[in-house]
Amino acid sequence: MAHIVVLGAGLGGVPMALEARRELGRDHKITVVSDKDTFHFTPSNPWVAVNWRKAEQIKVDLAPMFAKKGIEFVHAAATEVRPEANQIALENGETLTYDYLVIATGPELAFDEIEGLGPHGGFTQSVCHVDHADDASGVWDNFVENPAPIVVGAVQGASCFGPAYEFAMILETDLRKRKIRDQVPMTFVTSEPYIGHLGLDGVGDTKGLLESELRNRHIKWITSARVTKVEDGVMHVEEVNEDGTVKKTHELPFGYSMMLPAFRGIPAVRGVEGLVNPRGFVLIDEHQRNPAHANIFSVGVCVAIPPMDTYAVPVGVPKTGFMIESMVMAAARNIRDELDGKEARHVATWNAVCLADFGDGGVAFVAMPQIPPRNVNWSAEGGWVHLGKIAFEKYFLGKIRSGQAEPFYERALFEMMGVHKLKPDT
Ligand SMILES: Cc1cc2nc3c(=O)[nH]c(=O)nc-3n(C[C@H](O)[C@H](O)[C@H](O)COP(=O)(O)OP(=O)(O)OC[C@H]3O[C@@H](n4cnc5c(N)ncnc54)[C@H](O)[C@@H]3O)c2cc1C
Repeated sequence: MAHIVVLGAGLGGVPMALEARRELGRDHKITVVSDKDTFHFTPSNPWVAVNWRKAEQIKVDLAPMFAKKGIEFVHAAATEVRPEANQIALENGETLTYDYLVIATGPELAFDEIEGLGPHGGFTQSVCHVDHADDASGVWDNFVENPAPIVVGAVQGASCFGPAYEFAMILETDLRKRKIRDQVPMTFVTSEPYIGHLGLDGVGDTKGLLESELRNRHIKWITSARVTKVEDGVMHVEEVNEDGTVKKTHELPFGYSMMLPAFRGIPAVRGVEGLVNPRGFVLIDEHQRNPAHANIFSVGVCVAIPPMDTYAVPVGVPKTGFMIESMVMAAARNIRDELDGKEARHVATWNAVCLADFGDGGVAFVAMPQIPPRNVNWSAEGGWVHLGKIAFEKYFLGKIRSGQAEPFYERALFEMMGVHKLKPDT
């Protein structure tokens, strides 16, 4: 009996454990290790930050759900991954030994790379974690009593731009509903070379759609922006030319700010020889497997993907939910094949399929493959996107609560769309 350990219980780790259980049956032991005892649906964090959701509504208790599926759950942070010994050291002093390890820890948020950035000791809010969003909701309650300028966006090296746009539009919608929008100048600050780039060199006409959305909502923007420091109520920004010289400096006053940070790998894997790149992202081959340690797989935001291009201000590539689902499917099937004595052959299709909610509308896009030129390069907007995102939230949380791996109709749809490029079993 092999022991498969999944490290992390987010959008990658939980489906990974459930999918592995389905692929492997009850013949093998599966353990999930997470520093949190709940799953939370990250895409809903912006709604929590404006009190459209309570944090508890988007959380799922992991231990009882995993118990029903015969999956062991260890609630402890990993402090060190030791590939040579096939072991993980835990914060509680224990050590876990694995035959296969799937790293699904998401990112560490690199707020400390910019002075004054972030919610702990800094001056900006965060929606990256449900606990941050929960804290931000109290700050928002105070802010709407004392309206002032808002600065929202994503800093240099960030890779997750969709949520920055979503949050800007959601704040704007909330202010309009409260009839205080006229008292709040808003600026969108982003490291992207142009609005709608999204780390993907745009998808369909995201440039046009998002520029028009920002213009319609009277949100000014600064692109190719490098945040140099944040002080209490002032953001210092350099607008950078293509050749790297500074075009203009800005001192932006704010009463409320949320800036997406750059990501890096978590400390438990950073610096482990052969396992990670210099920023601590896990190196993988086309089968989601680490080239140096063949029994380690990785899925989700913690995997290393090179940036699309070199820009004067660094811009990363996003790793979105559909892409993560496809990584999970490939990893689960490859582990099963290896346990059956076959070669790993399943490959994730790195497509971006996204619903970006704007509170009362939104933009949807499909990029297949993620890196251009593409076979499908489509974007559209409308009120249906907001409703679609609410429906998806309910569907996904229901799936996790009942411990369901990907149901047959979702799998059939994804295979039809080419989201899972799964080779037939031989
Ligand atoms: C605000 C926001 C909104 C987003 N919205 C969308 C969207 O609408 N659509 C979309 O497709 N994508 C979206 N994304 C992108 C992506 O889908 C999410 O970031 C997703 O949560 C990534 O899943 P993950 O499993 O890789 O990481 P996470 O969800 O971050 O999960 C990582 C897990 O590892 C655990 N962990 C971390 N360190 C340790 C440790 N040392 N020991 C044990 N456990 C550990 C964490 O507690 C967590 O359980 C969004 C991202 C953000 C930040």
